[in-house]
Amino acid sequence: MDTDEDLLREKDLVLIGFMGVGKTTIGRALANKLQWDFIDIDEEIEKTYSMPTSQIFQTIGEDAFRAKEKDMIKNYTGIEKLKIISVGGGAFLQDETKKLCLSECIVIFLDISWEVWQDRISLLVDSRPVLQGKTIDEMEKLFYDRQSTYKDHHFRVKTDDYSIDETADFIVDSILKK
Ligand SMILES: Nc1ncnc2c1ncn2[C@@H]1O[C@H](COP(=O)(O)OP(=O)(O)OP(=O)(O)O)[C@@H](O)[C@H]1O
Ligand SMILES: O=C(O)C1=C[C@@H](O)[C@@H](O)[C@H](O)C1
Ligand SMILES: [Mg+2]
Repeated sequence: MDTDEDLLREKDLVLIGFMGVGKTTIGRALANKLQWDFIDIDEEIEKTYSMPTSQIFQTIGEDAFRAKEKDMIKNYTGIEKLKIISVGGGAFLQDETKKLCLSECIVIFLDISWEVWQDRISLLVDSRPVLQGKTIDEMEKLFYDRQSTYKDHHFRVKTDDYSIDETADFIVDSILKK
């Protein structure tokens, strides 16, 4: 098990990337390996409103969700204990959030190809409001349009050929210890 002393990088880690790339699942695995705290911003917002994201979008709307997302990220990056923060797939659409994370944290872009992502659609569509009602072509357009949102980061990790555990191990060994 890695102790904090073994790790050369001592800032919160922020995971970014398209919805379904694995920010939540890989983030949780990473936090377990490091024995760091794990915060999933979508889950924190869901707890605040006591409803799933799709319902939040329906009842208070996307703008209010985005405002809460921005505040939540600002609050969590201010806390001292080292942690992994998984942000929502749209969090970096907000410039203020992007700048804050890039200056205060280590930002890791989890990068998945469209080809591999397509196989996960059935896992995602019910719980991701921005996918609901979209055709496959519209999802593909959103996927490629969103790539520019993730272009500012400290490290990019390609996930296509790796399991959740392998990706988490790679981040510990190749990024945190370098
Ligand atoms: N190799 C893999 N790496 C990561 N996730 C994988 C992998 N293979 C399958 N999955 C599955 O893909 C899904 C990834 O979803 P997850 O909720 O972690 O994505 P996310 O990036 O947090 O999405 P969102 O931005 O919507 O919160 C999970 O159901 C996970 O089990
Ligand atoms: O990419 C997006 O816009 C989103 C991704 C999810 O993580 C959630 O934050 C929400 O479903 C919106
Ligand atoms: Mg997530």
